Amino acid sequence: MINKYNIAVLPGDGIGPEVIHETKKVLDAAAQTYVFQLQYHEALIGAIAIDETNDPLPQDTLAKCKASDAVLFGAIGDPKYDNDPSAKIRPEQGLLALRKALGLYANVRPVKAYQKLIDKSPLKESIIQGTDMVIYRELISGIYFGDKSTSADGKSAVDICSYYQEEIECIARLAFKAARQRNNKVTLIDKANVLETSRLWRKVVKTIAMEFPEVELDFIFVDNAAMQLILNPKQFDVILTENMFGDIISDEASVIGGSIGLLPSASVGDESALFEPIHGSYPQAKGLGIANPIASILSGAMMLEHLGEHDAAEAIQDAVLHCINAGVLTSDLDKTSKFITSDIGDYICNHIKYRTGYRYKDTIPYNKSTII
Ligand SMILES: NC(=O)C1=CN([C@@H]2O[C@H](COP(=O)(O)OP(=O)(O)OC[C@H]3O[C@@H](n4cnc5c(N)ncnc54)[C@H](O)[C@@H]3O)[C@@H](O)[C@H]2O)C=CC1
Ligand SMILES: CC(C)CC(=O)C(=O)O
Ligand SMILES: [Mg+2]
Repeated sequence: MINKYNIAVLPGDGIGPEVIHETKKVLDAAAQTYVFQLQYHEALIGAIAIDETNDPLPQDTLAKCKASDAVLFGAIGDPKYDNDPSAKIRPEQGLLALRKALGLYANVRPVKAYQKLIDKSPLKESIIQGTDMVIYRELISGIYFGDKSTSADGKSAVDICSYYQEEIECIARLAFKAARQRNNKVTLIDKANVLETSRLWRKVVKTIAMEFPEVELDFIFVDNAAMQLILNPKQFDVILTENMFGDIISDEASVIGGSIGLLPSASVGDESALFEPIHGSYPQAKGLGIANPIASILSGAMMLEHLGEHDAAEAIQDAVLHCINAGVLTSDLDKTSKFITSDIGDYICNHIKYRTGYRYKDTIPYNKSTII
């Protein structure tokens, strides 16, 4: 019997639809080749949802996500909101509300340096070579979700950061389990010299660590961590951190790989999972064909891993590696590149099919010269 999966697809704003288009192409190539079915259910989120429904997370979207086996998410955000601090309804609220509603408490962000791209990073080869870490970022609590307000005279504003023990325990266990499959090291990034919430994180994480005696636990303040990430990224294996610190340090960590357009993520909860590139809607690039779709495509591979389609997930990762090694790159990684967003998707699709001998009728033109 053929496995069938219902996938809610939320392209969103800016480059979201473009990178999702390439990701669906690649997922379809993987599904054809490895013989399973993906049924897509598209829905609105973000600025486009506000335009059409006045709601950044319409009920229909949430219902489709809840009814799906997994959610594929592009990006949200639009300059008309970024440039208007007084807007009460904002695209980002859609993504935050969706993460909360689906209980996606852990955002898993793998970071590595590709050998072929070593010279694309502004960091020295000796510093980044061999970097391989994964960031476990708490995703549905902390300052992004605390009470917020602005005073009547508009001269002061408040954002509350709060954490409950249980929220820390859930993600800490996932991080320690991941470390056991990797190099047995968890680093908690916090600001425990200043923040009460960070002191709670330290206390709770130390307790959870006792369940994993084989895993080494160390602590680092976030300001020092920001420096260590680019001074000596190889020291990190699994990074565990709260919501806002994780958001910030993962964009910083993307410099190691050469572009934020390479970094995928999985946002997981006990009942649902959503797969999203770590980048935003990059509105300046919308429609220009310069967006790197690899972060989204690798998020698609993480989705297949989650669904249990391990061979297909591995085939996508392998095809991405070949694409990078062949120098088929968007302009974020090669200023002289003539390749556009869809060339990357085509190359990866072709590689998936070529490597397994085209057992199925091609839907994408096959150009052998692009295959190595
Ligand atoms: N998960 C999401 O949907 C997120 C949404 N946002 C929203 O996105 C909008 C733009 O935010 P920014 O701070 O400019 O962040 P951004 O991640 O959209 O772009 C920052 C820079 O990263 C590079 N970049 C991002 N994605 C790329 C890709 N696929 N290929 C090549 N280069 C890429 C570009 O140089 C770009 O100028 C805002 O409205 C923001 O709120 C920001 C972060 C996450
Ligand atoms: C709500 C988003 C804009 C937060 C973000 O930047 C992210 O999740 O990476
Ligand atoms: Mg971010």
